[in-house]
Amino acid sequence: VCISESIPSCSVTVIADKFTPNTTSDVAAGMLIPHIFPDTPVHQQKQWFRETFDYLSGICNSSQASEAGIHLVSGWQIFKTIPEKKTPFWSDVVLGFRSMTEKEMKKFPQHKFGQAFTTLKCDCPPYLLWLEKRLKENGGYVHVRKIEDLWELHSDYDIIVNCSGIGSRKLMRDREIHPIRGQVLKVHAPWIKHFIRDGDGLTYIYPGIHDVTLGGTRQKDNWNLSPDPSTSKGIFDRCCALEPSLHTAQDVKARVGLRPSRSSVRLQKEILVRGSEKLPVVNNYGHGSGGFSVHQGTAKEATRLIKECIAVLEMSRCKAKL
Ligand SMILES: Cc1cc2nc3c(=O)[nH]c(=O)nc-3n(C[C@H](O)[C@H](O)[C@H](O)COP(=O)(O)OP(=O)(O)OC[C@H]3O[C@@H](n4cnc5c(N)ncnc54)[C@H](O)[C@@H]3O)c2cc1C
Ligand SMILES: O=C([O-])CC(=O)C(=O)O
Repeated sequence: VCISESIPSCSVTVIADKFTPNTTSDVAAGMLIPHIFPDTPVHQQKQWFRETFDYLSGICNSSQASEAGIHLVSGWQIFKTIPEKKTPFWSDVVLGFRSMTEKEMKKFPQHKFGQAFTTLKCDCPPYLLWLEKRLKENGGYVHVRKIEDLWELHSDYDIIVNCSGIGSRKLMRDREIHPIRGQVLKVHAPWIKHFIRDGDGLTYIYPGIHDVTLGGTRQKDNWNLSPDPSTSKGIFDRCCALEPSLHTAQDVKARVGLRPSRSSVRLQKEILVRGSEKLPVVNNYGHGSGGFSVHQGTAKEATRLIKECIAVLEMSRCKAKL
């Protein structure tokens, strides 16, 4: 969508073997709370987060908010031990960041410290469906197809943008990207209006427009996409310990997603070469636990790289004509 809006002369086709509701993004809660990419400078991560937050705030403040599945949500991140840094790098991007008061902490007797803030949440499938609609309105196309080798696309497209997430392990033979398995429960509990996240990242309660996401797990190098019933029980019990009213939640569904994890998002150009032929590729994958939190920032950077590829293509076509 970002490419089709920034470079209207570009014809954009999205090709994937799975679309909503069957992607990793559909499993996620879609909360805008950044996760650290250890090998990406913090100022870069902050810029991606700020761009994403500002972009989604604009949608949230428009009449499109409900269809796009974007909403504000306030709540608490709580810690059993006081974190080294009480104020994270993103504290001035979210709204109203502050330490929790003693009165607020009384709800969580096992925890010693907490942060209160308001952030945004993107609900999927609505957000993905809305993006797809916008792409089509901009003249874009959508095809269901599995790609075994990017070179398959060589004769039909000038530039490939690789956003294949965990699929890049096979497609790009990238040994650095690995799954961090996440199991969550989606439950009906419409009285839950505030989010609660344990700072250890293993227990969270995220209310969305239609359901509440309860998490979670972080299992490195585990490719199993089937929900495990004992893990579901553990998640439910941990969430009920933080928010006992969840005991009466209904319609509990377990889902699993594989976070496409790397030490940094791979956001760079690459030229594939076969004989005298070249195929420019812009990679934009490896968003790990934080794809929603930085997606617009990384999309803008990918779009800038595509503009560079277009400039090179135009120059070589000019030269060929001379
Ligand atoms: C349990 C859980 C909770 C999460 N919660 C949050 C959260 O609250 N906030 C947040 O910011 N992030 C969260 N995340 C992380 C977020 O979900 C990911 O960072 C994000 O979904 C990655 O998006 P993606 O588009 O790169 O990958 P995907 O959503 O996996 O999309 C990749 C696409 O590429 C296609 N594809 C791959 N290989 C091929 C191929 N060979 N041929 C054709 N198509 C291919 C797939 O079919 C798919 O359509 C969570 C993740 C999990 C698992
Ligand atoms: O950790 C969280 O708060 C939610 C999330 O991003 C994940 O499970 O990957």
